[in-house]
Amino acid sequence: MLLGCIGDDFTGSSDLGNTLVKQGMRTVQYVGVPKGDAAPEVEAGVVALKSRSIPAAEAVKLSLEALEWLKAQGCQQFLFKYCSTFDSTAEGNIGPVAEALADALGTESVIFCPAFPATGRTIYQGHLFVQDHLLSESGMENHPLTPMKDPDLRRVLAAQVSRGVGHVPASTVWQGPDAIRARLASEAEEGRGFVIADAIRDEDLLTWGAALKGAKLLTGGSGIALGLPGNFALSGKAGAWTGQGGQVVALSGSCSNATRAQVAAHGGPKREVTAEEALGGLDADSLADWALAQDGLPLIYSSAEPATVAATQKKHGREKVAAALEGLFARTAAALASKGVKRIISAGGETSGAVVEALAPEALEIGPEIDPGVPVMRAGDMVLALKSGNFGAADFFAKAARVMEQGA
Ligand SMILES: Nc1ncnc2c1ncn2[C@@H]1O[C@H](COP(=O)(O)OP(=O)(O)OP(=O)(O)O)[C@@H](O)[C@H]1O
Ligand SMILES: O=C(O)[C@@H](O)C(=O)CO
Repeated sequence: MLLGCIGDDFTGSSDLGNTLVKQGMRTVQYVGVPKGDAAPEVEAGVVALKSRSIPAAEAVKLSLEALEWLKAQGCQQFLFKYCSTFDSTAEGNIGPVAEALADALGTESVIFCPAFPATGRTIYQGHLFVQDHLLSESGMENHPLTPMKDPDLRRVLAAQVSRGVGHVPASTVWQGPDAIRARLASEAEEGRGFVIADAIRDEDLLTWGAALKGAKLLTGGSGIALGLPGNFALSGKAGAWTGQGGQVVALSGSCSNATRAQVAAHGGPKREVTAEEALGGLDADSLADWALAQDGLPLIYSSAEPATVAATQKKHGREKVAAALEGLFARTAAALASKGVKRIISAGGETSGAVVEALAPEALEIGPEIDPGVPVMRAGDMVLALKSGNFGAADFFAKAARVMEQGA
């Protein structure tokens, strides 16, 4: 294994796997830290954790375990993948995990680059934009678990780490890899080894990739992986992919803007579950039976408007609501699998994490792309599509079902 990646959620890890596969790297996504060794042909391993919204100390512990496993597989470079909207709080977990990884690898200089231009995430003058909005005006300020109210990533990161935070501006990136390396060195000398990396276009990410050849540790969204495979001698052999037919069901616990538009646009049968129903112990088995009795592509969703989410969290507590909903989606996925469903679409990072943990595959093969950042994946005869909250076009659910069966 050449490139070792640690993803802080399952959908985000599949987003990264998608980029690496498209850039010609044989990539496998592991669900948690594997017990045994990776197959010898794997060139990039993505250890997917569910560590984005857990206490920072636990996230650090899990990430260090993942690092140890990846080191044992012979990796030369390590990438910590988090969300392209830098989802975190003042407590972490991006900063504390990155500091722990940097300490373990003995490196001072680490870049932070969540840019993903294909989905409108760009970084300019240290500020993160989502399309033409600052992060803090993009809808992410209302995120149920990690509300992002400050678009200046230098400030956001500085609140999470004990080291100085520096910056490599776009004007330096446009001068090429040597200029980037010189700036990284001078930032580290000044005690600002953790740097926010400007990147506006895919070309910028390719320049970053060239500049980072040989760097021990880097962190960011899937975009930063665009330029990494080119630094390694690859086998050039792609894995074969076969589609999967049969009953398909979509589950959505995501309240992001894009998901809510997809839920609204979905033409197939829909069943809403409220947080109250989930807290009241709604039976997952009967939800699965409802789905199996439908024609077409049934969708079970809790996706709700920000005002509804805020009111529910205020009444019952954020963690209690999240645990109840994620538990319900997890049990529903397990019930669907036990009743013979072979294709499950899941929307939302936390939701998908719960769904995948319930299905408990060890490793996921990365297949064709549905929409930017969302691949189809296979574990045995179960095919999954895990959609990050804000990814995908309005027809995502129908398109996912089609690509799962027929390929891209
Ligand atoms: N009806 C609801 N009422 C209150 N909270 C809800 C409701 N539905 C979902 N939630 C909360 O929203 C969270 C959604 O998180 P999830 O990570 O699954 O989606 P997302 O944030 O859109 O995706 P991503 O993390 O990929 O951006 C759930 O964990 C749950 O706590
Ligand atoms: O980077 C992204 O936006 C996604 O891969 C993700 O992690 C969203 O949860």
